[in-house]
Amino acid sequence: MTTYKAEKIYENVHWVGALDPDLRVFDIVMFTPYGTTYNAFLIEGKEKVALIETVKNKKEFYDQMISRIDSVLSKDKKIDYFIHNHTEPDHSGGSYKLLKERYPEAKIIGTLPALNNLKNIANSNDFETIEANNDLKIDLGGLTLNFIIAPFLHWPDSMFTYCSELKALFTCDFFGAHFNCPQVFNDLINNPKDIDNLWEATKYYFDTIFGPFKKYVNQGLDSIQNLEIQTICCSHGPVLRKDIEKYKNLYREWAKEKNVEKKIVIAYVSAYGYTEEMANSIKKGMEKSNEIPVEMYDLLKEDKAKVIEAIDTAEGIVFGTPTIISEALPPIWDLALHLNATTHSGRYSAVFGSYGWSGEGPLNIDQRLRQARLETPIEPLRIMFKPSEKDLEDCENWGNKFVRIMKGEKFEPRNDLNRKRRTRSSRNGILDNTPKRWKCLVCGEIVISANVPEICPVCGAGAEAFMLLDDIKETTKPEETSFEGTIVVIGAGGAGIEAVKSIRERNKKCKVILINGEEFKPYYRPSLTRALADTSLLDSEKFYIFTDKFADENNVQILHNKIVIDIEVENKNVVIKDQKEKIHFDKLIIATGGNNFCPFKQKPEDFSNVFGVRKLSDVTMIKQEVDKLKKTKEENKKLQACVIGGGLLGIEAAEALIELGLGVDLVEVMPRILPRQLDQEGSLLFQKILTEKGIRLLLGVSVNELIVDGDRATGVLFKDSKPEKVSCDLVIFAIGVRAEISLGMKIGLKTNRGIIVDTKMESSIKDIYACGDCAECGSPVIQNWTNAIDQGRIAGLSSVGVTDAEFKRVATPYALFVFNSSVFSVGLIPSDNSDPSLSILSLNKNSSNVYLKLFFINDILIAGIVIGDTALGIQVQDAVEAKSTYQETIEQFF
Ligand SMILES: Cc1cc2nc3c(=O)[nH]c(=O)nc-3n(C[C@H](O)[C@H](O)[C@H](O)COP(=O)(O)O)c2cc1C
Repeated sequence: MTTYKAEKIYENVHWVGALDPDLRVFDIVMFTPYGTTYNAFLIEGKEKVALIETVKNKKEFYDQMISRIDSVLSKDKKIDYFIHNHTEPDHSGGSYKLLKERYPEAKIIGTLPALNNLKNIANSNDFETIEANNDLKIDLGGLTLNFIIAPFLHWPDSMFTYCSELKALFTCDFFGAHFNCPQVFNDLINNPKDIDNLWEATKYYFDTIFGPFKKYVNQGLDSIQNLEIQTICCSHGPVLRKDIEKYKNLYREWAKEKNVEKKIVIAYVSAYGYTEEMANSIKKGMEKSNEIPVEMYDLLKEDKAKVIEAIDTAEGIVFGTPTIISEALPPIWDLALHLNATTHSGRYSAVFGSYGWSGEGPLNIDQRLRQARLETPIEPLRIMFKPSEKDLEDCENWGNKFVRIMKGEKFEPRNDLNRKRRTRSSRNGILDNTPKRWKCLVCGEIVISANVPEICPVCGAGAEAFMLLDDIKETTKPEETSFEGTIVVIGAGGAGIEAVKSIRERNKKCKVILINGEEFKPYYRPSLTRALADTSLLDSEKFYIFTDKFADENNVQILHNKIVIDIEVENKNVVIKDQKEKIHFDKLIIATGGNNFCPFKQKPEDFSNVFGVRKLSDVTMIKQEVDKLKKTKEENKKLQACVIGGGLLGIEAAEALIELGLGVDLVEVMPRILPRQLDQEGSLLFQKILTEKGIRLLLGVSVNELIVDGDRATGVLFKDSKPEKVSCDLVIFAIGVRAEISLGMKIGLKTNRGIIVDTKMESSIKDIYACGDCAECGSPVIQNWTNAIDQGRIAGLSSVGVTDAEFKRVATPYALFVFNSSVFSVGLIPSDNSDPSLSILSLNKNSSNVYLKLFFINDILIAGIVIGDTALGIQVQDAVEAKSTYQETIEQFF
């Protein structure tokens, strides 16, 4: 057998990988004209030995690795740890064989997903594992290994390993390249052509491997920015001993997200010119109103890279393909496969093409567009052979419709998309075309459509997040009510806006005045934390819930940035700050919402870096503060935020801050996160997910006061000095909402924790209604977006004289999607198991990463938790509402 030699990187670190100079295609999709390497690294401490990565499980590479290990590791020594920064089989394929054949006692270190992957790659779990996290340290004797969780670089399982004594960073795919390099080190590549080729291979590798994960690339770069790095040991291509800053800068440059523009890109192919004729007419139709620019590309003439670049920045993407042998053509498939949910979801798309007899091409591409979570608002347009004059007119209309949809005009949903999904109204499997109201459990948006919406127009959640509310009977279009007076609505949040909408549903005659206390157009409050991470959302029409157009068309007067300071009950007037004229009302709806409860002795407004997350102004101020901090921070210092509140809002805020590149300490007064939504076990499971993302959890502690320096908070002190303090650059508090009831109290409305209302949302004074976070309709007070929408609707209907509208409490579901994980919880989760009538059913599907727990009191299902599968959550919601028995539930779920 040929023998191979290990290459020394440091006295005690050797490259023991394999060369694969002849590889020409990698992972099926990558071309590798320069071959590749599979890099593995042997680290010998005074006491322990670690191997970082192995090689592809092919005899020639495995033998190279063994031979190189044997050339350096003395016979009496064994490998104690196998470290896997990422488990794609080109790095881990040889691990199990090596472990079993030579080092059966070695422990495998990796992230939790990495360890799960390894079990499925080895088809065995008979090895010991250590789960890596950001706090884990492995001491090899004189050499310490630290771990940095770096998800999606390149798979969800990825991490980096850092040896501080050697200043060596082991990154697996990050900074790698498919480039065969017998010299092992990049500073030993001297031939200018080879140097050029290596840069080309590095860029290609970046585009192919990390192109879809740019957000994570930036996070990865942030996570290593404070490290002193002398050597980067990546797992393909040379070990990097020079140009390290250049690599980091290039990665930063390449990972810049491109701005999406309001434009349409049409890309097509056409054999006989028929699809091309369609394309020309579609373009003409799109350009009719001259509002959205259109770029058109014939893929046989244009450079593919140029078209991809255009597509990546376009809000509208339209493909044209003929059908050849029952399929769309490969250049169109190429582009369709380039689209992915991470980058392109929510963009508008459509497909057209000429065909001969079966026409599957456009239909197949249409399906692909939905797989990649793009919007496909109009049916594919297919024309048999050569388009006639009439057909070309249809093409123009089709193009024009697409533009109008992009501009926000509402059209009937596509009726060719009858998805077979079990819902309460179609349990027997029969689908009907009755319009229905669907509620998105993530943001509360109500969408009207015959079938389950594909994607939430507000928050982007998929079909699985929708719950069926009820059918709308078209035949019973409700009558207009006779009320003709003036209705004033105070507050333009979810409840206020829904009240206005429902007023206009039943009454077109009365005068409606909406008073908005904020300077911004009414917006979706649940999307605030998303807007913090991605401020481009603020430019999107989808973020705003009440357009000027709707106001004009429905004759609603909106007053922005006006604060109501008093209500004259006798005269029925509303008094506005700094405004002489009072506003008269006949009916008044108070929808003033709530404020974040502030847990500190000091007032947050006295400090420039302490914020709640309640209003859009909070988000813009937080973002400005973060930008300012980033500009002024010392080099190599990571900014740190302290988020108070381990509930839904706090966790979402923490995710947004992590995305902005900050470190986060998350403080929760209860001993576990999401205490209202999860049980002990569920909390532990989710806590693990958060800590893996680098969030430090401080549980069971309560904050006391801010540590201050002038007008800035520099940290937080805790009650009983447990812990003593946390230092930070930014403080966010998100620990619950206090109903804004000051106006109600001032005018003598009955109040408790909110303004007390009956099931018609009427307060203790006739003609004054309250709804949403400021209202209390039975106990306990419910304060969330979906409830605000429900109550706003009832308040609006009641105010115009609808008598049969009544608020009904439902087991409010909570859904949270953060860090690619979902949590769903419905009903009142018992805080402990002491109730003798309580029984619990649980299922922890390790294989599918689903955690399901169901709680029964006296044999009736009252609450449930699902982590990892929201679709299952909706079934749980159904079963709770149906008051399923223990036996019925077992039959349904197990
Ligand atoms: C080799 C070949 C295979 C074809 N296979 C199909 C097919 O399976 N189904 C179909 O509907 N049309 C099929 N067609 C017809 C084309 O889709 C049709 O001619 C179409 O008008 C071409 O549009 P174009 O001029 O834009 O390329 C086929 C045509 C060719 C040349």
